[in-house]
Amino acid sequence: MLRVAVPNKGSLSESAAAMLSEAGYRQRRDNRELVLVDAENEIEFFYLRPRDIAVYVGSGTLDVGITGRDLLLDAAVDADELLTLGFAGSTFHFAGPVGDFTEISQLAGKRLATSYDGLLRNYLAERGIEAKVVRLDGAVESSVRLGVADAIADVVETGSTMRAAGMEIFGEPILRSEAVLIGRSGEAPAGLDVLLRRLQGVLVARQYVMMDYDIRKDLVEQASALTPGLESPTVSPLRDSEWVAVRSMVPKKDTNRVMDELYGIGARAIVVFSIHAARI
Ligand SMILES: Nc1ncnc2c1ncn2[C@@H]1O[C@H](COP(=O)(O)OP(=O)(O)OP(=O)(O)O)[C@@H](O)[C@H]1O
Ligand SMILES: O=P(O)(O)OC[C@H]1O[C@H](OP(=O)(O)OP(=O)(O)O)[C@H](O)[C@@H]1O
Ligand SMILES: [Mg+2]
Repeated sequence: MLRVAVPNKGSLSESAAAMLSEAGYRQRRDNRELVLVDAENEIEFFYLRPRDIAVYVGSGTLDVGITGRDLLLDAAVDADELLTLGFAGSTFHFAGPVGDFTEISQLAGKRLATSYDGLLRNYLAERGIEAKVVRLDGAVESSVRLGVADAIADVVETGSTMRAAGMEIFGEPILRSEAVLIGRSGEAPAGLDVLLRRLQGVLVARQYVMMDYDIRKDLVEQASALTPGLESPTVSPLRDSEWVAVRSMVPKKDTNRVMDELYGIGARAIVVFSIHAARI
């Protein structure tokens, strides 16, 4: 049975469980459940702290897990990203009190608070910056005001927590993170291929729509350039032999632009459907 680690709390947990449900797996109903066996799909889910998931997967105790890229790198374990999952996007940034810092060279000799000390130490070492790292569990934005640090390195999504604390980001982003499926490189436990295909199917269903339209035969090449699909659009004959029907997958974010452009070159009866599930 494939053994999968799933975040039990925090920003990753709800979206991770939703994605697994959408992929056809049973998920726990009660937040206190620690383990759930989905016998029909030969898979077992272990609900763990997101920070610990890299440790379990890195040690080989569990086969794969869902966590954040930042947490994986912070743990510095023997595990790799197998698939990016498209949620819990965030950026890891340096920040300081408004007006105090403009570039990272100014951090030399300073006290830096963070929850990601492994990640931060590596970043500083690679750039030859010597600073004191203060490891905190959370609410890192308050550390400067409370006097335990001069600057921080923390997760920023909308930036509102940072602003509320009177801090501003400076320097290049340290890391762009999102939720990832992790596993041990070179190992392919039984059932992993199915899990990967199912999760990829969810990503496709979320990121694409199905578009149908009718177009004059002589314009098919021009229209296909706008809707190339994943492999190639389906072109079907219509009763009126001058016209054809075209069906193609289109990135969801481009839907309205593509419809406008198709209409502009003469396509009609343009209809868009959502995709419920897919295997690519
Ligand atoms: N506001 C946020 N927006 C998006 N992703 C976030 C946010 N906060 C944390 N993350 C991401 O979630 C993961 C951290 O998981 P963790 O469980 O520590 O989240 P958390 O929401 O901070 O939980 P906790 O309530 O325990 O602090 C990291 O990958 C991080 O990049
Ligand atoms: O840019 P924003 O949209 O404001 O989000 C970023 C904040 O969200 C997370 O905090 P969380 O609520 O998890 O609290 P924590 O600091 O105690 O982990 C993160 O650590 C930042 O503080
Ligand atoms: Mg947090």
